Amino acid sequence: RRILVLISGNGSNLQALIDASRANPSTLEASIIHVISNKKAAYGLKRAANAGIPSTYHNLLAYKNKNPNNPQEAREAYDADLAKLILAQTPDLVVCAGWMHILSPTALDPLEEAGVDIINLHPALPGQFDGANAIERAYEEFQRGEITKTGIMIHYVIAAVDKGTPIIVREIEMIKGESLGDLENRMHVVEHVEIVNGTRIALEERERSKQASE
Ligand SMILES: N[C@@H]1O[C@H](COP(=O)(O)O)[C@@H](O)[C@H]1O
Repeated sequence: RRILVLISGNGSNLQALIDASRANPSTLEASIIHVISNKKAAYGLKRAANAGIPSTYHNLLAYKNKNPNNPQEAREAYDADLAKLILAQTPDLVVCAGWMHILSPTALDPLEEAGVDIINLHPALPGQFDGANAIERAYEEFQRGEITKTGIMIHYVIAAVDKGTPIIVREIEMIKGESLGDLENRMHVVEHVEIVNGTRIALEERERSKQASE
């Protein structure tokens, strides 16, 4: 079972996957074969190096600089090459763990054609706070008394941002007087558990559907 992880930042969820796959007994029977980051300074790249996992920094700016008059075309070329980078590693599953770049059909279609599933971790409940800064937005709505809970989800990735079929949904009650930082830390603890469970379930679902189609 070969997993490729996409990251953009600290990489604490990547670390949870690495630790689970190397625990004895392992709680994730798979190996992280490669890490791709769209941010050069992502600490997650250091985590990959510390774990002896090869990684790639895939830089969007280089594409934009090559084609300054057409950013959309530059992004398409970036996504097309991202799909090639991923497929060159022949993963069974791609996991977006704090990956902050919207994947267009140009990136997703080749993966689907190759039968490679892709899942994402999002720090909100389905349909609640799609897109960026979901934790902050939930926190602000709680302060205004508009919501009482938020959550996290692991879902399959489709072109519509954070709209793919959920694999795991965990609700998190919000606490009066709690700081944003404390809420984030509470949510990260849940994320680190569920990113492993969601990855395992996606691998099992993939194997079941493969067996069913044979
Ligand atoms: N999309 C969000 O970005 C954060 C990434 O954290 P890390 O895995 O880089 O520590 C996580 O909270 C994830 O839900």
